[in-house]
Amino acid sequence: MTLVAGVDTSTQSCKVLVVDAETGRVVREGSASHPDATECHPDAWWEAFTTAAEQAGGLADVAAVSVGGQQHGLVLLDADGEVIRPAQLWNDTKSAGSAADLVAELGAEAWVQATGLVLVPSFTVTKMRWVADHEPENAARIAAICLPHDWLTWKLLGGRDLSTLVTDRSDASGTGYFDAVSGEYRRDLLAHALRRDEADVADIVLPRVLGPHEAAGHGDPALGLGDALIGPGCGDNAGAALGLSHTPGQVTVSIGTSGVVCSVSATPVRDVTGLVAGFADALGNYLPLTATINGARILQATARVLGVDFAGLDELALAAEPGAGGIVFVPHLDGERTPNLPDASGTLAGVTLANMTPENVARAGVEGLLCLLGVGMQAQRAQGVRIDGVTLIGGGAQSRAVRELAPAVLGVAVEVPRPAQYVALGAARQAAWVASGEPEPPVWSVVESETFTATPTPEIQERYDRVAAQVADLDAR
Ligand SMILES: Nc1ncnc2c1ncn2[C@@H]1O[C@H](COP(=O)(O)OP(=O)(O)O)[C@@H](O)[C@H]1O
Ligand SMILES: O=C(CO)[C@@H](O)[C@H](O)COP(=O)(O)O
Repeated sequence: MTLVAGVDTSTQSCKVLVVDAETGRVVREGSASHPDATECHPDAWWEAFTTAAEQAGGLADVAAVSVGGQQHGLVLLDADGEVIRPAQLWNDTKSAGSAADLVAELGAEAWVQATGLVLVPSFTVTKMRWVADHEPENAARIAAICLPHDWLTWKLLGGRDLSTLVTDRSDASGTGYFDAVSGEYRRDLLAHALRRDEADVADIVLPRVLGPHEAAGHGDPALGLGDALIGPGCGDNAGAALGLSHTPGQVTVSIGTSGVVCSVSATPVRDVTGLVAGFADALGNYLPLTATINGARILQATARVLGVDFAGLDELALAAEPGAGGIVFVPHLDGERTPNLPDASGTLAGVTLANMTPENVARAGVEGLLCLLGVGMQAQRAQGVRIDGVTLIGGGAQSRAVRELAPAVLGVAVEVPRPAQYVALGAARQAAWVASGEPEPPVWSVVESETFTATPTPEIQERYDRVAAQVADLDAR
């Protein structure tokens, strides 16, 4: 049996799967936590990876390894390959002003035509501008710029020579200085963000963009990787689509740290409203994507305030009537990205003496999360994406209340595959492809799933949209 490994270096943790390359069956696995912060030194990702790999029985016997990871985080390296400052993650909103400046300087239309993105603070290029403006001494030391999955891949390759940095088209498409349609970096935009001339950024190393199953080289033998090939890796959402074997037309909803609605598409999406980001997938297609900063932590926070665990939250939420007795929770707890309100906070509206019960508050938490995702569904539909059903994954999909209420609130059938680490599985599928040398990725058996249906309750989304619009007005002031 040929074994391969898939890694998901995500926001909250690192997951490692060792998988049978032929069938996709998970043979061993491990995971370890990341620090809970919006800035993180990459060394913490390495530490979590080594712990998770050890828990998974080590990687000495795998033929290939690929890394999927949280998108957009800015990793800056100096000429010696040292990390210059902690990485600013996708959910770090301190570059909100830089994002607004960059959009004002070139215009939303220019950004979307060049990169498929209208800039929000999540995207890497806005963090570059922030460093240029706030930490000029760090900006002056930049020799290479990469993303979380690129950095971990580079470490697997030995992490010495900057010229061995690699990435893939899916993750590059979330930087704001890459055009997924031409497959080329836009160094002019990078130079603009750094307030430099293009010639002045010519020497900055950007990771080589590998093809979907192109090997980056062999793993560093000193790391106990045997003779494993290292794959190009991918952004986490592209990794999940690969793990689910999704093809154009299929839509994923992921509830991890972020809330994501994305669809595999054969054609690019250019949304000048910025609600849908025109990312690429890991196979050569596109991955129009809407992401929120707030995801499963909405459930965590609601459970905490009610003094219950996740099972208790589910029980309370399912004991309440649809509409939570009139309570609407707009869960912009950590600022928000879709809609673009980086300084927003959450709002619990419509609360009365009569309706403020633990059951209704729990229900409002679950409905609020689902309605926030519903905003992403509306945005996708506005771009012509047809959504008849969605596949629900991520840690939040383990919530019984989410699974049961999602079809009513989202108004579509919700397929929940058996719980698994789909990003890491997608990375493993890529690794199996790299190891096989075949022109097509391996076909792995269809994932077992359960489909949830319910009578749609559009009035819940409509009420949420009305309250959220009022709150957005307040937050924008
Ligand atoms: N039963 C559950 N109900 C609700 N949320 C859950 C449950 N189990 C895990 N979670 C949440 O899922 C999140 C982790 O999901 P994951 O997809 O691994 O996130 P990420 O990829 O962003 O690290 C955590 O916020 C965790 O609290
Ligand atoms: O910013 C995005 C996508 O644009 C997020 O999806 C991150 O990629 C983090 O994902 P999770 O850790 O929540 O899975």
